[in-house]
Amino acid sequence: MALYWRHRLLAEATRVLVSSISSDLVDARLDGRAVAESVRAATRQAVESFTQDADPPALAVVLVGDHPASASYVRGKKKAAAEVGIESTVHRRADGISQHELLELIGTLNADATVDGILVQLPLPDHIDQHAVIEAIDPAKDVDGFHPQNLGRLLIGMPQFTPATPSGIMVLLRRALDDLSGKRAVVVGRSNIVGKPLAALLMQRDANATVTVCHSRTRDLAAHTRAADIVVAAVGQPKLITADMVREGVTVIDVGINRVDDDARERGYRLVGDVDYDAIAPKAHAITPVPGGVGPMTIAMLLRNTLQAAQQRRA
Ligand SMILES: Nc1nc(=O)c2c([nH]1)NC[C@@H]1CN(c3ccc(C(=O)N[C@@H](CCC(=O)O)C(=O)O)cc3)C=[N+]21
Repeated sequence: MALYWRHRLLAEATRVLVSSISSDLVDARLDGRAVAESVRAATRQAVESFTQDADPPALAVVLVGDHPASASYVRGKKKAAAEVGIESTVHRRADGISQHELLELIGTLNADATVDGILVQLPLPDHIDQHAVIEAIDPAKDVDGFHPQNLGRLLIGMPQFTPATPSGIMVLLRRALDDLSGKRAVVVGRSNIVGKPLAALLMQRDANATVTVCHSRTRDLAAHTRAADIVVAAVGQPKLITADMVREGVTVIDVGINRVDDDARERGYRLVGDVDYDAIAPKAHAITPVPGGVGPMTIAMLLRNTLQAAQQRRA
């Protein structure tokens, strides 16, 4: 008995010591910035060898109107593209652009042989039919992977372009867990750009998770999340996932990017996810922060898709 307690005390002392040296070793933080940096480094190298005998990959970004967050995301994409050697051009259009004019712009970019990838920043203004715009993009240039052909191919296990946020999440999950096979994954949110494609990726033969998709009409969300080995929250609701809703040892991916007013910050707001990070981290195996989690991965995977588009189109 005495030996047991001495052992426990020693283990506890070691834990405290280690945690005071490096919080990285003991806490569950899954650092999206660091993983994204390694994805970008690999992309940078691949772009470098691609440009030995070809022009740099070229991304066209279409930005309509003045949705508050959009301009800042687009700046982030442009900067990250430049850092890996991908050229990007932003086509900025006023909020009042007609659907016809926007479709014409897409047509021009489709026909432009110097454009490898086309990204139409979402959301679009209400008077524009988002589906019609996405369907107008040449699937071979659809680096977002939002075109029905690309989403359909993903669903049948023949992916062409995989949407950036879900593929970034898969990279993070594979860092956190050595095997996803048979794991119970609960995806909260059923959007076409995150929830649905992520569910497809998780149930693919190379991942083999057991997938449940929950949404606003789900009864007893907590009963689902409590049974899960992996919880992904992609809803857009601060603190939707609280500590009582997850089991010990859970892996949590927070896709939420919510702006909440904060006068103490220079820009007047701070970003919070859909997950109560501070309360869940102590019981989690791994958990992504916001900011610094899924967001940087999204950008890194988009750059990878753009290189892929250039490689395939110019082969
Ligand atoms: N056609 C299209 N494709 C998209 O991929 C797309 C889109 N439309 N519309 C909006 C969403 C959102 N999105 C983000 C990308 C990076 C961060 C990101 O890097 N966030 C940083 C923080 C950035 C900050 O501080 O503002 C982080 O989480 O650490 C966030 C959000 C891409 N989206």
